[in-house]
Amino acid sequence: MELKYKPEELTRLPRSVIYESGKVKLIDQRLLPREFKVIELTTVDEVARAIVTMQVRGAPAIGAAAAFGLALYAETTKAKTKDEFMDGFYAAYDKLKNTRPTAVNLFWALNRVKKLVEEHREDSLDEIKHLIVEEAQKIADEDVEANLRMGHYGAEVLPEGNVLTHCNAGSLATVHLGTVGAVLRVMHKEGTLKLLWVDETRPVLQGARLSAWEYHYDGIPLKLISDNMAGFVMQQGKVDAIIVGADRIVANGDFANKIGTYTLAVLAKEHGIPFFTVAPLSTIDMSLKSGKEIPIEERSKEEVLTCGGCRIAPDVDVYNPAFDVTPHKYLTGIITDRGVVYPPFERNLKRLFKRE
Ligand SMILES: CSC[C@@H](O)[C@@H](O)C(=O)COP(=O)(O)O
Repeated sequence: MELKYKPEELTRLPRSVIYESGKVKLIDQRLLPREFKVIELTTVDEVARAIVTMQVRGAPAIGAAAAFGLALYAETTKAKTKDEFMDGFYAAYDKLKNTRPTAVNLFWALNRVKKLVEEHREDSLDEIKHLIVEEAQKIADEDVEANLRMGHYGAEVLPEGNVLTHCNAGSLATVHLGTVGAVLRVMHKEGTLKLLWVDETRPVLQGARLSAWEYHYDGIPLKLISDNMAGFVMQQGKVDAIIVGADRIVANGDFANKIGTYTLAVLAKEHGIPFFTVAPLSTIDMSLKSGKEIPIEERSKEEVLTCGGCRIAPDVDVYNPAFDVTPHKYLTGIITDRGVVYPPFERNLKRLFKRE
């Protein structure tokens, strides 16, 4: 695949998560669109809290932030012996792992660093620390490369016209560019994206607050709609394709993504609209057979009882699943950094992982 564009030709945004000499720096996604602020985290606790409170969110961004959390531990720990260091390392690993359960990139990134550390147990403490920082940086850099590839693959298969997206799988949700964000940006560059429909994505409004902000910032023509308008817009023939991100894709192609994705997928089928998910291999969990096995995070009732900081409902009971699972039968294809996977997903995903 020829990569026509470089990241800096596709977005004006900086990286969302970076690591610099003992500090994890990230764009605080809770403040957008009111304020663009880069915060600096200096402890593992702060990184874990930032993931839980969604100052950093989006599957690949969470993975990179967690890996950088381990780098932060490695560079700031006062442990003198290797045993002490390893105890602290496992404590940091556990703390970061117990933040959010659904996006598999978190576990993928943490386990990648942990495996490397365990393979190098006999090395000197300084060497192990260096390896951790280097690996975390590699995870972040590879995410940007994967997004760039997905952007080019996706733009080749999406029809020209109007595209609808849900939640934020843009640059903010990754290290840079986005998964869906990269596809949209390449399409925009090529002139094949006429209009982007952005679902506001209640309850946390990642569509309204983050997608609308970042795509508008990059000059992509868009219209914001509330979630309950999507079906009508499809019925009116104003949507040519739907692309969403993923938090975990399993072996049969079922996938978890932001709550509301399943509704869109069913509506897309009814209206004959192609429906794609876009995700790097780090989002694919081949250890789970079907979507029924994906742990779904439930978040606080406050997210539903309030909107933009204002209370909008009486203090009643609430059910707040942060994600839903879309069965693979609704998917047209999965755009990955190794190419586009079509049905039968079970066979073709297996083949994707066998390919070197
Ligand atoms: C490239 S991000 C893909 C997904 O992580 C995204 O669509 C999503 O569901 C994010 O959920 P969030 O709860 O905002 O972390």
